[in-house]
Amino acid sequence: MPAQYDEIMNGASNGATNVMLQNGSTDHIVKVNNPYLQGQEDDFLYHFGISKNEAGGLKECFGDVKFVCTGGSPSRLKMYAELFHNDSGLPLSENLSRSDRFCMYKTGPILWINHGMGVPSMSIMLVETIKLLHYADAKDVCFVRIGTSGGIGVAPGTVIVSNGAINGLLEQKHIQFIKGNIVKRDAILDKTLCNDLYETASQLGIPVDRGLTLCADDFYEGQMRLDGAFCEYSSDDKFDFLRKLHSIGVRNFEMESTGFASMTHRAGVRGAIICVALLNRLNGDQVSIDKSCYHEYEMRPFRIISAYLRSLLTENING
Ligand SMILES: O=P(O)(O)O[C@H]1O[C@H](CO)[C@@H](O)[C@H]1O
Ligand SMILES: O=c1cc[nH]c(=O)[nH]1
Repeated sequence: MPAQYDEIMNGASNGATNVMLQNGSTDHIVKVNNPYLQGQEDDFLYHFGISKNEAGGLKECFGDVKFVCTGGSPSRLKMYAELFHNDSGLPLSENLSRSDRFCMYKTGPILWINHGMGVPSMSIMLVETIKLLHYADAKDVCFVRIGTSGGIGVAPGTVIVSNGAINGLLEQKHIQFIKGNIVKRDAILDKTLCNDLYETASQLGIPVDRGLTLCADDFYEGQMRLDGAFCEYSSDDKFDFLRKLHSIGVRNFEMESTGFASMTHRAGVRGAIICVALLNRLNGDQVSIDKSCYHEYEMRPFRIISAYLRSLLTENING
């Protein structure tokens, strides 16, 4: 058994990692819907370098997982895992991913995994994490994307709790191309989890707002920036579009939300997205904030999820 898995399992026996984050839900498995998986002896989760028949057993290593916290950057997610380890006192694993595509850290029942930029990258991570947790027999798992975004009509530094995710056609759907066809899937987030995270942010005094999130396929033209390599629309077109988005309740742009909302929904797990706005797109396009301000902003979604998770841990320990 590789040392890191051994360590996780030994960690699990110290009591702390056995704390359950039940979060009020019933005994829900992480669902897959693929009859071909049943006939497969083994399954190699290529982008993590982890096998279904892993020595040490996925159930022993990951069966206790209750939360998956995710965001794009590997170094940011590593930092979050380390900070949560300090905040909570839960043991911190080594990087459990054996591939350089994604990192994966475990603090008791919480996984910290990066997803890269955009839905295509994130969907690979989600598919393999969903299969991992399904094979591990994990129950009642929540997924939370904690990230950054471009705000629309909100002050920089505001954390937006998404109350829906829309694609570039302004539909609450994730669009896939399968078998030469367009397939649209409902993009559905968990209302209770979103409300809980909103309340936690308010209690912490972190500037917070709720709104729809537009999932763009790119950072520049898809978000109507005027500073890309290509721009075949006018400044007026940009502001008309941003004002239209604001009027229908959209408060930020990012690049993963519809895929995240539809895939977590299909897996039968609860999903929420909280992203800090790095800028107000009504005031500009360049993300040119200084390093310390960027750090302060990227810490806000983490402070919310950390406080929320610690409140659940305390509830479960005390009652
Ligand atoms: O939330 P994070 O990972 O920062 O991701 C956001 O930032 C990236 C673009 O800079 C996109 O992937 C967008 O969704
Ligand atoms: O403007 C922004 C900032 C972060 N992420 C985005 O996708 N857009």
